[in-house]
Amino acid sequence: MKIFSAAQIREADAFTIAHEPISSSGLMERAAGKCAAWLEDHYSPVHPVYIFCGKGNNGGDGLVIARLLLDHGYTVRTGILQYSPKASADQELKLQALQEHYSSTVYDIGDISDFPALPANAIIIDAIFGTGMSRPIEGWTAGIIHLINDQRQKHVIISVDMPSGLMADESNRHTAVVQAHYTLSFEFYKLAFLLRENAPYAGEVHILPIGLHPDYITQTPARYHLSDREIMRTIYRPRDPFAHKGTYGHALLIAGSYGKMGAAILSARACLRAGAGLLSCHVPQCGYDIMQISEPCAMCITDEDPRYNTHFHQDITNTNYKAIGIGPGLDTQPGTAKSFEHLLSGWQRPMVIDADALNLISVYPFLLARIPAGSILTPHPKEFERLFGPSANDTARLDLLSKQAVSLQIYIILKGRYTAIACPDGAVYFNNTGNPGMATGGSGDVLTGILTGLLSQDYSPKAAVLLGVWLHGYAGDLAAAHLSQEAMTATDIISWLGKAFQEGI
Ligand SMILES: NC(=O)C1=CN([C@@H]2O[C@H](COP(=O)(O)OP(=O)(O)OC[C@H]3O[C@@H](n4cnc5c(N)ncnc54)[C@H](O)[C@@H]3O)[C@@H](O)[C@H]2O)[C@@H](O)CC1
Ligand SMILES: [K+]
Repeated sequence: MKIFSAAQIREADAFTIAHEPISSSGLMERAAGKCAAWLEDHYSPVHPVYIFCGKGNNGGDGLVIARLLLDHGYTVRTGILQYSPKASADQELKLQALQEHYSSTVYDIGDISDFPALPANAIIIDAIFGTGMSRPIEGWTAGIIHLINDQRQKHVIISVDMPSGLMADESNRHTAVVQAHYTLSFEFYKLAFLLRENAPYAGEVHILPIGLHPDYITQTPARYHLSDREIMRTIYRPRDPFAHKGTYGHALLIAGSYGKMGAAILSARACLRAGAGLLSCHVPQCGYDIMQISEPCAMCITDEDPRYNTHFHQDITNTNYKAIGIGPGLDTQPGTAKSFEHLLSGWQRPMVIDADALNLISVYPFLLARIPAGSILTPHPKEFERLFGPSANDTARLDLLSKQAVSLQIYIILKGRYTAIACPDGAVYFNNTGNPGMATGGSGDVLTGILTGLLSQDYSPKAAVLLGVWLHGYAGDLAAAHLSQEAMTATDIISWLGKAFQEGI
């Protein structure tokens, strides 16, 4: 799914109005109608509804919602924030329509003293500002936003399209922003919902389709995308009935050290479960028995070093490897750094670089330029900062992420609630599967294994990244559903990977 900017959403509205038999007023009826239907599905008329409307089209939506709910027997009070004498044409039209039958339910708000006393089971609808937000909310209007937020413990707050005060395309810098429990947003995810800094505002986001013109959506390029099942279906390739184990590639994982062999095992298992044809694991001598006993499906190569991987570059004389994954539990010994440097000068194909391999690159930044094009880096925010420096906020970090992916011609997976995947062509995909139960040791090692396994099957790096991150999160969601977010471990993500292939695509 494409994520459009506020300016593009305005264009999509205009395009739809120009190419379909629908007016802007009609489109507003449709959008607000979707919100009213959602509200009716979730709340019965025993809940009095308090709607706060602005003077633009977001306010217009609120006025239509008020009329529709009143038509259906709800008790509604609609306050119009008079922060400006001017209203948009559609807002005026919808106000007239509401006043025609329900004028006694509408009142003006010109100061914080006009904020109503809310009965116990009231619901608050925030229709003050939407995607037209262009500057911080000030004065008593900001005061009303704060008063709405003060109700958060007692009343459900539902924002229409955007939490008022939040800018659609960036991290929040302002203080007066509605903190909604739910946001009912039209047609598209907004970038703002996907940024960690904006977590307190949108609550649970529900995207309501309002029939914006499909031609605009397909023809208009977007920089940001949300990964979805549709994308996965175009990527996933069922296995060839005539396949043999050589068909799906020979993967090499360079992982583990004394005390961190678990990371190597997790990666190896995930790599095999992601479908690699053959897997060799390069481990220190101390890891030989552990690997052979824990994962009989993997082959094992032991390093000259008893505790660390320091001679793995020699492995790549076997050029039959389809993919290399390096990093889980690797440690950052000087010998490991040297061997990594040699590996990078001898290996030209995309590889997966994670954990301590990323830490080595941050200690020896000259290695960055040697990463083969198309490789996949999987930093969490701290590792990202060590690699590429700090950022002032989430939007700046996103720009830096994309810039680095383009200049190094690699894929960078910045892990988080909505993991961001930056591609060498400048596109950024946000992943929507996964849950906080995956914030546990070993989750990242599992991802590295999955990505290496997919690369070894000849998925392109872009396909491997999108599919791998999606499946990893999906398997985590299945694990959490069966075991709870607390009790699930990284091992469970691997256990549910099979079901994720079956149900997640
Ligand atoms: N255009 C369309 O056809 C549709 C628009 N829809 C609604 O229209 C909304 C966008 O409407 P608008 O573009 O009118 O904008 P908004 O209703 O979000 O904002 C109203 C106006 O307030 C002013 N403003 C911005 N920031 C302010 C601030 N901090 N303090 C005071 N004034 C401020 C701006 O001039 C802006 O145009 C969407 O979010 C959505 O809710 C929906 O009805 C769907 C259809
Ligand atoms: K709003």
